[in-house]
Amino acid sequence: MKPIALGSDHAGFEYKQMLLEWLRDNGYETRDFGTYSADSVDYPDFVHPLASAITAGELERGILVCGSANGVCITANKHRGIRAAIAWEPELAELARQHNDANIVCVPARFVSPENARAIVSQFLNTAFAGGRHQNRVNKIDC
Ligand SMILES: O=C(CO)[C@H](O)[C@H](O)[C@H](O)COP(=O)(O)O
Repeated sequence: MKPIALGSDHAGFEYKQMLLEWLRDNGYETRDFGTYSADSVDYPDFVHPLASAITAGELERGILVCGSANGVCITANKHRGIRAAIAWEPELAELARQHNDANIVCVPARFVSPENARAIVSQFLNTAFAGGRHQNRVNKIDC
């Protein structure tokens, strides 16, 4: 698997740092797109470079974290070929992979525990796309 891309705004910074360390401890290569402190920032400044790296084929999977996950998800999905999904429990990450072939999971740091965030990311990284009827639907997403 290619390195996992991580990005956040200030609201997601601590969780991003925690996830980076946890992923590295578990043998994943990572690429950190920022932000790099808890100072207030604008999430699109970090989401657009990460999404562009995925659509360019440099990376395959991304993890984005902000307070509600809404801002990072909305921004990432502006990129053709990005399928970003918000998950606040592991089963949603599983379904986003199985049914939607999501390439980015968006974690709402202000609404999930660190333990749940790790479980969401683990599920996202370890679930395959189911294909079949879902492939037809995914093929119709981009317009
Ligand atoms: O984009 C968001 C909401 O749609 C994220 O939750 C942000 O992290 C949040 O808006 C940041 O809020 P703050 O009051 O500037 O910390």
